[in-house]
Amino acid sequence: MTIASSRAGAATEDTKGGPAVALRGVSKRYAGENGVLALDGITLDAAPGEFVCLVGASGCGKSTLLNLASGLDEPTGGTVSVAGDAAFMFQDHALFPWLSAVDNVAMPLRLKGVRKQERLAEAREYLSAVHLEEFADRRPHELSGGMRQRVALARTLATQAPVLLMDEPFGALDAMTRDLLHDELESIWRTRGLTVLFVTHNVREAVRLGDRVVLLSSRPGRVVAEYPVDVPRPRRIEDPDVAALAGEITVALRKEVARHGA
Ligand SMILES: Nc1ncnc2c1ncn2[C@@H]1O[C@H](COP(=O)(O)OP(=O)(O)OP(=O)(O)O)[C@@H](O)[C@H]1O
Repeated sequence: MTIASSRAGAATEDTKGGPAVALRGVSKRYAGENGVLALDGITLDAAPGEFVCLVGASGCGKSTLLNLASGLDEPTGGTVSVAGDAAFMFQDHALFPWLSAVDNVAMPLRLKGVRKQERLAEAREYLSAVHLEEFADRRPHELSGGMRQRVALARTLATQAPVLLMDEPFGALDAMTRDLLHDELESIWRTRGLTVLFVTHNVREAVRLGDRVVLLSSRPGRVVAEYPVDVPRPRRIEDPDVAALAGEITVALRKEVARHGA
């Protein structure tokens, strides 16, 4: 996947003064004889600067929802609006293996036509935001899994998109590394005033990071419940308040899984 195609396309429009992301009655039925109804009437807003986490059983349409928000795919019903550009970050870092960390991060700037000296200087700044300035010249295979995800995060930031769409970005990392990346993402989100839609299977991670956790049902995906997270920041994943709310959401998630046999 190229960076260009990972950024918002047709779905992007200016929604000044309104939500950063607005899904109104959004449905998605995939084509084909037995076309799956992946999403059914999803209405969901993310305010500018809000961190919204999406949880749900496997196959409930979380990735479909992010694809629609990014403009990579189109809904079959309802409307999707995003104020400004949206940038995608996946569990698979999708870095170019033949490019150094700094060249990977500079790629979105290169695609925008930013001159070499300028884009490399900027890319180094994004790398330092994720504490990787000393690894700028390494190629992806010379970095740990956590470092590669940091490079991917820096590259996502380099798109300068105000909206980040994150599809289980830390799902493959060990708990310790994930903890560090939670701290870094939270600090970047806060200092840059980003709006984040963050998909995860990990309910604790959702409560650790989110201002709000949205629970989706499976097949078709619908919004079952929304949980504002009132636990003050900074939070730790092992905080009792995080665990308590995560427990409550997990009970509701289990009910959904049982209901749909997913
Ligand atoms: N391109 C496609 N063509 C047909 N069906 C699809 C396509 N993409 C997804 N689906 C179906 O749509 C439903 C939702 O898929 P999606 O990947 O959005 O769910 P998810 O919640 O992200 O899943 P997971 O948690 O397992 O990653 C699934 O039943 C899936 O099989």
